[in-house]
Amino acid sequence: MRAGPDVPYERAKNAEYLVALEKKLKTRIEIGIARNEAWANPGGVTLPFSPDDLHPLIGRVGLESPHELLGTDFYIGPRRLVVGGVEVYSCFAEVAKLFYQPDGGGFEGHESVVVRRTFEARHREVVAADDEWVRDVMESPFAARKLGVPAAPVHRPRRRFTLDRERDAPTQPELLIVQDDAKVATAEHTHIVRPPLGTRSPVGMRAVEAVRRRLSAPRSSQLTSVLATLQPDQYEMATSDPRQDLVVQGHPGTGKTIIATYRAAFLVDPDREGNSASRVLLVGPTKQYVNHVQGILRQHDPEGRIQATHIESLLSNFVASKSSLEHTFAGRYDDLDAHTRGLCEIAAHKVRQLDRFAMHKDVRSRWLRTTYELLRTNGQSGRTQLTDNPAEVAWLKNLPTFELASSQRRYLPLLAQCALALRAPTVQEQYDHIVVDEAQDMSPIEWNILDQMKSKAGRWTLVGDMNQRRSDTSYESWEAIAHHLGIGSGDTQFQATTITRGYRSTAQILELADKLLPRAQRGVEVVQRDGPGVQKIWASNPQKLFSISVDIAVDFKTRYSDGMVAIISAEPTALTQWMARHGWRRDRSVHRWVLGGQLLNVYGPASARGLEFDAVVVVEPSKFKQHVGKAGQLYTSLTRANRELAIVWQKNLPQALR
Ligand SMILES: Nc1ncnc2c1ncn2[C@@H]1O[C@H](COP(=O)(O)OP(=O)(O)OP(=O)(O)O)[C@@H](O)[C@H]1O
Repeated sequence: MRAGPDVPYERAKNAEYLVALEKKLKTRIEIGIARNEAWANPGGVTLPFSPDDLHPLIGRVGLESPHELLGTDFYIGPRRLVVGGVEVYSCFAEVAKLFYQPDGGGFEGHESVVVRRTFEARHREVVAADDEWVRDVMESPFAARKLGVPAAPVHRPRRRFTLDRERDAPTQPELLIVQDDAKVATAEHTHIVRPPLGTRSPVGMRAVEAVRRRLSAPRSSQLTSVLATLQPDQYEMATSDPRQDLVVQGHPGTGKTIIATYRAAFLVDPDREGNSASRVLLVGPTKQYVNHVQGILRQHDPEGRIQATHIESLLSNFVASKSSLEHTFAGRYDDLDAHTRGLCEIAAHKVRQLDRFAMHKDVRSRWLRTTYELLRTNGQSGRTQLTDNPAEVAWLKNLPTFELASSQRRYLPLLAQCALALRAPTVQEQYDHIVVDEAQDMSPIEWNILDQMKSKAGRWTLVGDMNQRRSDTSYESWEAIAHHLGIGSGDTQFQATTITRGYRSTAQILELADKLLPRAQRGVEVVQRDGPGVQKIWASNPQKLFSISVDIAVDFKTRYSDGMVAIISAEPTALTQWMARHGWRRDRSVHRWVLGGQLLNVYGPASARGLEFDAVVVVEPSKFKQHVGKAGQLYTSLTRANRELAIVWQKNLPQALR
């Protein structure tokens, strides 16, 4: 049911909930949570609390018969509250499984659920509701609420209910309250449209129509909440046992970032069962990614327990480098090799012996330089050399001077490793859980650094796609990463969870991108089957390559005027220089270009990682770098599009895309 007679009631209930939630959160935040701004601050952002970020109610569950604690119905929201005698449970509490998982996810009593109502919200206001009926009943369990009748007699509970009864007991379990707006007649509640039973969801999905509506809505620069339409498998992963590591492999647009961000939100949720984590680090690939996920984090972390950062910022922070680094991620495997940590430790030990003063900010950079120089000169060789392993000696010999190394992205992990060897994070500075998105791109030395930032009992959540690897210096398989980090080294065997449902891109886009993959790895279950075909346009000469690309992007922008359009090129600088010559101007960032009220985004393949747009133009695909014969960069770029994709080529169209 959409925008049905119950919507005014639900809207009022939501407004009431938001007022109470703001009050509750303000009190919590005033109590305050200690923030650690010391050495191990990863250069990330914790977000200030704003009432505008409060998440509205998510949904509602109706039961066949009244339950001792749950009554005949209850709401799901971002936080637990009792509003006007009505229970709102946290979306991360055990009981929320009755909403998110058809089989109740092991929560006893799911067989008494008759209806799940999913809210659609706009600007914190409930604008529509979809009811999914599990079973036909004579009267909607939601009807009684508005009529103000006393609850039906309480049955002996048939279900186990695991909340802390004293703390969580509803304040007025017996009386159902008449709301101000409850003027809607009884008849309206009994006329809820019920879709024919047995024709509801594709296998394993819930609220399918609401998902499709969300996916066809315009994209924005930040991910928006999908809590109301979160799918059973996504919910299960995000809320899986925090004492276990989680590794998720999925093709582009299969919801990995959604799982990563909601996992972080779940870990710090004060209403979930067990102790909530007090410090969670969420590491993504780029600055744009951090901005991309902030919309969701802001709604779930008013206390600022999640630090969101990207790997370059995290490493730069250890090195105390503010300058922008030359060259992109590159380098020999040795620069990023995990064994380097040992050499850094020996060099740092020697430096500490030379200078026994307690380390403070002023000497930090001097020590870093000395440690690096000691490394570069192999302990100044002679008797004091750090290693006599010929391969390592040769590698150390080729390292550039400290000045040169400090200006290149390639040596940033090595310098950060030196800094950590000088001063490791203290227990207070470490994290209870580290969530890494685009984990396929982390190099061994970066894993070492992250590992040092995790507390001893801390756990990992890693999400990524091995097919989107963009460098040979990262590990080739999840097994290799797990081996490095010691995941699954105890009693439990390591196993990555694979997800296969594609949300972001249409079938037309995914079918084309799929051709870049080895046969065995092809095949995604697609939610959006109704997209337009992919355009492939040949530019007859090099001068026309950029003009055609920009013209198509402008046409896309006219059609997706509320959304976002991007051009992705392996040579973004050449493209933006062309645009500048043709009147386009930069707008606030290197990626945003404007002309006559039109706004286009321009990205290289590396900076587009993790982002999404309504429509994308990919320019000259043959120029996207390959590694070990795989087209990871091109594959990632083609799959940034939500609805439409155009490929413009002049020199050569890769065989797989023909
Ligand atoms: N349950 C859902 N309901 C509605 N939209 C969803 C759902 N799950 C994912 N999406 C949407 O699908 C899109 C892709 O999700 P996400 O960015 O998490 O994918 P990803 O696997 O991280 O992609 P990539 O690897 O390409 O970066 C996003 O717009 C996200 O909001």
